[in-house]
Amino acid sequence: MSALSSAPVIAVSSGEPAGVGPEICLRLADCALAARFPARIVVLADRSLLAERAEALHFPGQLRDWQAGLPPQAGTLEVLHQPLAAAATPGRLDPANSRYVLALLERALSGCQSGEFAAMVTAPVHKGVINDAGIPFSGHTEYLAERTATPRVVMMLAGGGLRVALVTTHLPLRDVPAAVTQTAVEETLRILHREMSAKYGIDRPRILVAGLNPHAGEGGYLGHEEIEVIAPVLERLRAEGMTLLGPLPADTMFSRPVLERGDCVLAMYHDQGLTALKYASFGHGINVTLGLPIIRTSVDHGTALELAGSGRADPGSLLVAIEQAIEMVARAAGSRPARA
Ligand SMILES: NC(=O)C1=CN([C@@H]2O[C@H](COP(=O)(O)OP(=O)(O)OC[C@H]3O[C@@H](n4cnc5c(N)ncnc54)[C@H](O)[C@@H]3O)[C@@H](O)[C@H]2O)C=CC1
Ligand SMILES: NCC(=O)COP(=O)(O)O
Repeated sequence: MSALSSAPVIAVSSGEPAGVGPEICLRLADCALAARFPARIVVLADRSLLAERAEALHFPGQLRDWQAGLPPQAGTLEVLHQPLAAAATPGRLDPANSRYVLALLERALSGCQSGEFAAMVTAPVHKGVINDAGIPFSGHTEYLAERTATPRVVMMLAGGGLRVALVTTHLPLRDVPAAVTQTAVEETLRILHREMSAKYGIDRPRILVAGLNPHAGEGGYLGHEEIEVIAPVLERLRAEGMTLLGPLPADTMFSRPVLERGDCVLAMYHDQGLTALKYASFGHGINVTLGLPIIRTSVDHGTALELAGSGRADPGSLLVAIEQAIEMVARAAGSRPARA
């Protein structure tokens, strides 16, 4: 019996069916890639969608319906079938399939909650088309927080030697200042501090905290959030023993000499942090949701509709997201992942 039969099971949701998600998932059937994982991988998708895309792109692997009891087979992708609502065309979004996209997440989540899966890894979804279907949706991060009744979670992207967490996530820019409250900054820092230890084994993380305004407010001449909101929280948490640098000017924070002083960065909003992160690591970075009761990692890229169906989408970020989920599972279980 293969050592993989008893390995943790990682559920991979294949995401938006018109995007690159299904075809990067198909790449997981490749023996050489699969050998990287000391885990069993099950892809959640419509099996006909995967079969059609595999045939069109001449992918060599086999597909098989997922059965936990069956030993894994080289070159075979295990698929947990969820039916599409409408036929999917690469590059062409259809709101009719938005419920399908959410059903993939629901199945992965319920499997993680029941212990069937050790972690979930998500391929990209298209936020806009889910809203077009009349379902308010701003991202996996917010969706999983709500579905697990977790009052606050933290989005963090990691790659290229950087880890960048965010106080606010998918908000219009005009709503950001009001959302950067003392409570938001403090709760985010507490989760980040705890999870750097739990997920990365860094017990006393040094956290670089950005200001909100240019030059971190320039002493109050370019904004007051640093003085009134961020600095008081940092003082309180430093008194508890946390190592926090800031509030730092966000532009120079992403320079080598400053980054060397920290283990991770806390940015105040999405593009403040993720622009630098994606410049450093796009295609092999990952996204992780900190503070959830389950382990969830994700690719660092979106649906790339213009590439869908071309076979040119790079599966690199998905592979790293799976590897890191496996490492987090092992760390949570108190062991290092063993190579199968
Ligand atoms: N984890 C998720 O579910 C994410 C979803 N999105 C969603 O994706 C949609 C499109 O977002 P965009 O900002 O256009 O970002 P995008 O990541 O889809 O595309 C940005 C650029 O990167 C390229 N690209 C993306 N993935 C690639 C891959 N695997 N291999 C090679 N090239 C790749 C695209 O062709 C494009 O030029 C939006 O609805 C957005 O919300 C965006 C980021 C993450
Ligand atoms: N920029 C990250 C992103 O859009 C993915 O967010 P989420 O779907 O993981 O919440």
